[in-house]
Amino acid sequence: MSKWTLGIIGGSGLYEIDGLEDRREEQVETPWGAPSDTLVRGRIGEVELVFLPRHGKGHRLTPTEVPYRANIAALKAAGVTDILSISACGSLKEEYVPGHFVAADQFIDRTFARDKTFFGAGMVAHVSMAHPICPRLSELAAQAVEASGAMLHRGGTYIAMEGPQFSSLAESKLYRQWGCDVIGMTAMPEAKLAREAELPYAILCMVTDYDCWREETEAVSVTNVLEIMGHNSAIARKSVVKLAERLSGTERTPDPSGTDTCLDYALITAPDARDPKLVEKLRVIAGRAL
Ligand SMILES: CSC[C@H]1O[C@H](OP(=O)(O)O)[C@H](O)[C@@H]1O
Ligand SMILES: Nc1ncnc2[nH]cnc12
Repeated sequence: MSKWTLGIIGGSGLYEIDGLEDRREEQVETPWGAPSDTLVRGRIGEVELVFLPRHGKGHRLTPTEVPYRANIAALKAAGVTDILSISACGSLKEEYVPGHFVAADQFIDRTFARDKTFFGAGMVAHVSMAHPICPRLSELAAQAVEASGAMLHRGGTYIAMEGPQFSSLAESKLYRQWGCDVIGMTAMPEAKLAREAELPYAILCMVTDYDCWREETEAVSVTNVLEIMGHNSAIARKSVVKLAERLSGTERTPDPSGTDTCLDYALITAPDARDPKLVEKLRVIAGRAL
């Protein structure tokens, strides 16, 4: 029977998870360097969990400095089958109130100072990002949040900005005109790299503020983000436990949207034009398809 191994990437305010049996820490290294921190592993029922705080313990790394490739490669090497990201986000919509959760299903990537692919010269891949979120995992996560007592919105577009500064008023208004729903600094290139590593990815956005577009509200600051996060992170931790309990004892069938095997349609470099060194490096994340 195929088991679930959930990778949980915790964002701002979420530096640990609850309820782990057989808890252990693993310091790992990948061909793309060290991940943000040691991996924390354990079990809830029959589900294995691997937790990684995105900014490191104590929130040491800026959104630009997060080693996204090492993080995804470390989770893949740890045997993770699916990744749930939990992120603090600003709201770009009146009805997405601070304290609510959004299971976003689309992204606009406005980041520009990050390594966005595992591939490169000597092994080129083009994965589809038309549907960046795994509907199965997203729905399971959404139900877990609802069961934890929080308001959850299904679907929404997350715009990823470079940061670390928050947006200007003109930018915030522009993103609203573009139809974006929430704003954050980290889901890209994380979701792209998860796709390249054939890992189904879903995100729970914890709405912490109204960014700066809403005249009635004070513009976002770390102080108001952390204030809301105090409450939200308890809900997020409860949701992870509920998700794992729900999956425990169930078989993990292949991801219905095909992410488990997406590299079958993505590798373009002819076998005799491949760089053997890069191919070797890629084994960790793409070994199945190489
Ligand atoms: C502390 S506010 C800005 C910070 O919070 C979000 O982090 P994460 O996505 O890791 O939860 C946002 O993306 C920024 O990095
Ligand atoms: N308003 C905002 N902009 C970008 N990232 C955020 N994370 C939390 N709130 C945010």
